[in-house]
Order: sequence, then C-alpha cells, then structure tokens
Amino acid sequence: MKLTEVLLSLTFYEATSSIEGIEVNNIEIDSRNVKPGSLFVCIDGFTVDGHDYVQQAVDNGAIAIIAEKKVTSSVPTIFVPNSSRTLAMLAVTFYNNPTRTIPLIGVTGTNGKTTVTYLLDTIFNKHHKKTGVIGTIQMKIGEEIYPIENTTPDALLLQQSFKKMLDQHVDQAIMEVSSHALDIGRVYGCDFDIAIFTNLSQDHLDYHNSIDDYLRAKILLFAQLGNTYHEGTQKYAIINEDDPSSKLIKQSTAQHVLTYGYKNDADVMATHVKLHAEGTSFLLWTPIGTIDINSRLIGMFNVYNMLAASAAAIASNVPLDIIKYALESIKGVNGRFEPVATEQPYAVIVDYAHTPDSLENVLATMKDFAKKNIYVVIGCGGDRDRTKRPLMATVALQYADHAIFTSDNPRSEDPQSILDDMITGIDYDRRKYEVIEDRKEAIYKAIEHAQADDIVLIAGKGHETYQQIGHVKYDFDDRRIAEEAIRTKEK
Ligand SMILES: CC(=O)N[C@H]1[C@@H](OP(=O)(O)OP(=O)(O)OC[C@H]2O[C@@H](n3ccc(=O)[nH]c3=O)[C@H](O)[C@@H]2O)O[C@H](CO)[C@@H](O)[C@@H]1O[C@H](C)C(=O)N[C@@H](C)C(=O)N[C@H](CCC(=O)O)C(=O)O
Ligand SMILES: Nc1ncnc2c1ncn2[C@@H]1O[C@H](COP(=O)(O)OP(=O)(O)OP(=O)(O)O)[C@@H](O)[C@H]1O
Ligand SMILES: N[C@H](CCC[C@H](N)C(=O)O)C(=O)O
Ligand SMILES: [Mg+2]
Repeated sequence: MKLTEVLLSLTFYEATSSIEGIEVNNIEIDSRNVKPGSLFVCIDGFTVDGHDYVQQAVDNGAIAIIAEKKVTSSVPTIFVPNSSRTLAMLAVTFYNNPTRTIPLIGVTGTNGKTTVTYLLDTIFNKHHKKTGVIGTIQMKIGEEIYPIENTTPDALLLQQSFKKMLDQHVDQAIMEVSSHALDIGRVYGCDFDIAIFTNLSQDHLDYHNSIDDYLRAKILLFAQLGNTYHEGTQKYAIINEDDPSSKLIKQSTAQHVLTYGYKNDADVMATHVKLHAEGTSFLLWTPIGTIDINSRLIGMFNVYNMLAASAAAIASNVPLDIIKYALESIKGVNGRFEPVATEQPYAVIVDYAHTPDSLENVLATMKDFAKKNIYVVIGCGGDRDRTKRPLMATVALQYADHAIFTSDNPRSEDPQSILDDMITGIDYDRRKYEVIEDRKEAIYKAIEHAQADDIVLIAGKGHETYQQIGHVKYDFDDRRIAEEAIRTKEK
C-alpha cells in the first residue's frame, strides 16, 4: 500500500521530506522486526523509548518513520501528536478495517472475562458460527491456536489478527479488553458491536492511580461503542445490574443497554438458582423466553458469567435452545476451577483466582460444599498491585482452614519481600499458615496435608504453563506438579 494511503485517516501530520510514491510492505513497532519496506512507528514504552531505535530500524530497511518526538533519520520522518493512537489508526487502514466487517464482542471487568469469552465461543460454535477468540489464554481462530503475550494485544497485532480472522472467514470475533489496553489505546479503532461488563473490584492498582481511574479506563469500552452498525443488528452494552459500578457504565454509552442480574431486576435474569458441588442449575429469564439451565460450572460467579454470555448471545440473535445446549455442554474453562486427577480421596482444584474478589468467590463456593478441611496454596505476582497482597492473604485465611503462602510469578521482585507484603500486619494465628517460597514445595506440602474429603485449592496461575522468576520463564504447570505430588503420596 502507498504510504500516502496508509496516512489517509490522519487529519494532520508533518513529513520531513516528500513521501510520494513510497510503498509500505508492513508496519512495525519493534526495530528488531523491521524488514526492507517497513514503516517503523516509534512508541515511548514503559521500559524503553522506541524513538531511540530509529537508526536500527533504518539499518534494517525502514522506508519511513512515524514519531511523536524529535528524531533524525535518513528516511522521511512523519511527526504526529500521539504515536500510540496513530499506530492504531494506521493499522486499521493498512489492514482494511477488518472489524467493520466482522462482528466483534469485547468483554471487560475485573474477573470473568476469559470465562465469558469461552462461554460465547461455545455458544457461537454450537450455532455453527466460526469464531476468533483473543484473550489471556491464547488467540484462537477456528481450531488454530496462536500464543500471545498480552490479554489484549497491541493495536498492530490486534488489527493483524482481525485481518487473519477475516481471511479465514470467521463469523464472530470475541475478545477480552483489559483496562491497560483501554488506557493505552490498544483497541482504539476497533468497531465493537457488543461490549460486556462483568464486574469491578480491586486489581491493577500498580498501573491505575486509584479504583476510580481503573473504572474510568473500563468505561472507555462503552464510550467507544460507536454509531456504525452491521446491517440488521444494533449495538449493545451488556451490563451487570448487580455491580455498583454499573450505573456509571450505563451512563457512558449512547447505545442500547441490556442488563443482567440475580439480585436486581434486569433484562436477563437468573432465578431458582441451585448451587451444588457438581454444577449449577437455574431458570434463565430473557426478553425472548425462559429456559432452565443445568450447567457443570460451579459457583454463583459462574451464574453471572453465564448470564453475561447469554445476554450477548441473545443480542446476536442466537436462539435460546442453542444457548441452553451450549451452556450445558461446557465442562469447564482451562485453568478455571479445574479438578486435578480424581481418584484420590480428597479434591485438588487449580484456579486462576489472582485478585481478592475472585479468591473470595472461589473459596466461598468451596466452603459451601466442603465436607472437611480446605487447604489453599496462594501467592501474588511480582511487579503487580502490591496493595492486593495482604487482602488476598486475609481472604485465604478467612475462608480456608489452612493456607500455604508461596510464590506466584515473582518477576523482577524478591519473592520473600512479596511474601512479607502478604503477611505483614495480618492478624491470624501463626499455626493457620505456612510460608514456603518454592511453589512446587508448597503444592507438595498441601497435598501431603490433605486427608479424605478435604479440598486443596491451588490458586493464582490456572492455565499458565510457566513461572516467571526474574526475566526467565521456567516450565511450570500447577496441574502437572499437583498430579506428581498426588502420585508420590498415593503410591
Ligand atoms: C506495562 C505494559 O503494558 N507493557 C507493554 C508494553 O511494553 P513496554 O511499554 O515495556 O515496551 P518497551 O519495551 O518499553 O518498548 C517500547 C517500544 O520500543 C520498541 N523497541 C524496544 C526494544 C528494541 O530493541 N527496539 C524497539 O523498537 C518496542 O517494540 C516498543 O514498541 O508494550 C508491549 C508490546 O505491546 C507489551 O507486551 C507490554 O506488556 C507487558 C508484557 C505486560 O506485562 N503488560 C501487562 C501489565 C498488561 O498489559 N496486562 C494487561 C491485563 C492483564 C489482565 O489482567 O488480564 C494485558 O492486556 O495483558
Ligand atoms: N464473574 C466472576 N466474578 C468473580 N470471580 C470470578 C468470576 N468469574 C471467574 N472468577 C474467578 O476469577 C478467576 C479468573 O477468571 P477469568 O480468567 O475468567 O477472569 P479474567 O477477567 O479473564 O482475568 P484476567 O484479568 O486475568 O484476564 C477464576 O479462576 C475464578 O476464580
Ligand atoms: N493478567 C494478569 C494475570 C495475573 C496472574 C498471576 N499469575 C500473576 O502473575 O500475577 C496480570 O498480568 O496481572
Ligand atoms: Mg482473562
């Protein structure tokens, strides 16, 4: 594509020399990936400044540079007010605005995003629609899996991915939208048709200045729900009526609102909820009818996830019997409330709870069904919200009979100081918890403790298959370690 065409969506920019006739083969934001014919966009990051890599980009063959700060180079430089926003617009233009064609659902909220996207994935598949899913676990197009680094990728990878979905005839795209992504502008330029809000509780206060700032970032998704529409469909904000933040979120969209809830009156509701150790049943009330659901998903929080997914499916014209069939066919979501082995006389569950609220939800659910003791293995991630650490430790001690505090992904932090943050100031009998820095040892210890009818919850890492210590990601899978520990104990 001609550079002048790539820049068409920009209202103003200033080029240092003529850009007529320049052909762009691809856009890059990492100088190390630049090839002959690349347009290099300089992003001032959290770690380094892309503007410092212009020479490397030129050496690798960049034909032009996009910058928001002064740089010098031997190829034309185009100065713009904001490189990140510009990147999103250029990527949308370069990949021919794929989300104008593919219907797109975005899911935001502190907890439940991944779960809701996979519920929707199953619902649309059962409705014979080919799906593309982007989120924490991976990117999936049809049956093809692509590993990704972020829950919501940068604007470039995102638009490339949507283009790939379009080329592979995807009927429905579904993505998690993190607060970081909204704040940085990774989803700027995405044409969402449906935006879902799950809930808001404390997380990411390392990044956002306050919970209000965190909420403001989430709100951007609903403010972004635009006025364009796919023929025959309308845009919808799907909102959890039982969450206190919903009022503000409802006020932040100009589009239709479809609410869901259990406690408060909503458009999509659950009544007659029965929670049991093997699953959940409830009556699903919707504007298109009422139907009973018997799901294998456990816990009230999953009723909310099913309501959110059902509301979005209804807004996408999926019939109620397909929704029921899909919800009832789902056995679980990778690394969420996932049982490990099953022959042993005690239960071992791996879960991705890594916020105070999600940990409380999972432990409260377990407490409802526990016949004997609950053991929990939990740590907190390094380089992440420090203020959630003592809250998570407190929740663990409130609900479990015994806690083992250990490492999650320490990243660049000292694991022992993360553990100190967790336990400093907590007011519990020292005999109720142990501190074992090594996660494998901690898992072995919890399983050693477990007797018949006990439950061991291994929380925080769910589907993750690595543990990041410093800058190195070591192979580590809670489920495999737990299996090993059970085998060692039971042989
Ligand atoms: C804090 C944050 O969001 N960081 C993201 C950011 O990295 P960064 O700002 O540190 O990038 P940087 O290393 O400073 O580089 C700046 C620029 O220079 C370029 N560069 C760099 C080196 C070089 O040699 N040449 C070069 O051109 C880089 O390509 C980049 O364009 O941009 C990267 C590329 O898009 C992201 O992968 C990275 O996410 C990191 C891995 C991360 O951990 N992010 C977390 C906080 C995050 O975003 N989490 C959310 C929510 C999670 C959830 O709750 O589900 C998510 O959506 O994942
Ligand atoms: N609706 C919910 N409300 C509260 N907790 C939930 C909810 N759904 C799931 N959880 C808990 O939160 C954990 C994470 O769920 P999930 O991965 O679906 O959330 P997420 O929003 O995608 O998280 P992340 O921010 O890491 O991407 C689950 O393992 C479960 O313990
Ligand atoms: N997407 C979340 C995941 C946290 C998972 C937990 N295992 C950790 O590493 O803190 C984050 O980056 O904050
Ligand atoms: Mg997620």
